[in-house]
Amino acid sequence: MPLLSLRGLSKRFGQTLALDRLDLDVAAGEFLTLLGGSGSGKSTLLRVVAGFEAADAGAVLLEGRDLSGVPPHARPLNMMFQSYALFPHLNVAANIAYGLKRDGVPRAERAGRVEQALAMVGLEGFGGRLPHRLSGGQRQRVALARALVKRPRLLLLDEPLGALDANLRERTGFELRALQRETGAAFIMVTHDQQEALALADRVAVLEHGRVVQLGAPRAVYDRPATRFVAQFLGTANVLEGRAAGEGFDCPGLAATLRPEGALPPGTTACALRPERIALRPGAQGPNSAGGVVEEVAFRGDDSLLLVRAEGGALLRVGHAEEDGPPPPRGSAVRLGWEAASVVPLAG
Ligand SMILES: Nc1ncnc2c1ncn2[C@@H]1O[C@H](COP(=O)(O)OP(=O)(O)OP(=O)(O)O)[C@@H](O)[C@H]1O
Repeated sequence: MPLLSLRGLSKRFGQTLALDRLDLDVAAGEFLTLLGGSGSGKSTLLRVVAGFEAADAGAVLLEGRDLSGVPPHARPLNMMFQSYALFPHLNVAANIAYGLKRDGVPRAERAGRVEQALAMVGLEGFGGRLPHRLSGGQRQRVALARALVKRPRLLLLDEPLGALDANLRERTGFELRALQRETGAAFIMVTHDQQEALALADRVAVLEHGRVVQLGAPRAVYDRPATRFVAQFLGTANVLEGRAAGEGFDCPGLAATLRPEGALPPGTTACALRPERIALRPGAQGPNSAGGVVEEVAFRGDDSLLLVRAEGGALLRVGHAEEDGPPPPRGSAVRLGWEAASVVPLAG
């Protein structure tokens, strides 16, 4: 049985349908990231699971038990907010102990668990500090300790790394992952950062208009996006419009034929092709090759992004790795090629 099952969840705010008959299962001990554009329903999903919002329809089941009517503090889960929401007048230890105290955990046990939680997030000795005397990263850890001290089976994290700078963000992300493994709790984390979503998760759920449009292991979702939206949202793939023709896919914008590895689903109207899967191949002919002119070259550190105007008029993003030598200059005519396995038919 999954730890958490969401069944047909709907939530409306006036004219806005924030969740639209959403289904999702989360396994015990799993790290799931929720990714989606602004307003796709990510925060609402967490708030409904935590009990801060009631769904209009559908069910939230934790180990098969329906949580409707169970108040937030009585749910065996915890939520960590982006703002951290530490009590400014309470020191770190008191902030962490707050929930335990409310639950009637005896003082002596509280102290031990607070120490343990502080050690877990690497803040031994910080119990007596007030929140305003901590750095942003330290405050973030206190919030995490406070969320973990009740040993929830499920932790909901809404943009927990949002306030950190890039370096600290990466390090804290890895620490979060390690903590999740250590505690064995399932984590559901909302993030705007697609790299972070891919890097940390066992599975990624992509939300669009209040529904899960794709769910899977990070590599699977990245390599085989199901829809136009997922293809462009995760890693900005080229989405090529056209139509199925025999074994191939005619793409007027490229003036070329794409040929995927397997059979092309009938009625396919678009295929995705990742920039880093397209290579300069002088002399390439036939299906899975195209010609064009380089319009822009943008250096990105570990590679360059080329914008190539294909013969059919489409603008193609092409990744050019540093180890392949200097990129062709603006204005050069190029031939491009790619493997059949890199052509991904899209369902919508
Ligand atoms: N309390 C509310 N009252 C009215 N509308 C709301 C409320 N909460 C959310 N919404 C609307 O519901 C939709 C989903 O909001 P939600 O906050 O879940 O999206 P999100 O994916 O978390 O977005 P973001 O990434 O911008 O935080 C949005 O259109 C939002 O404006």
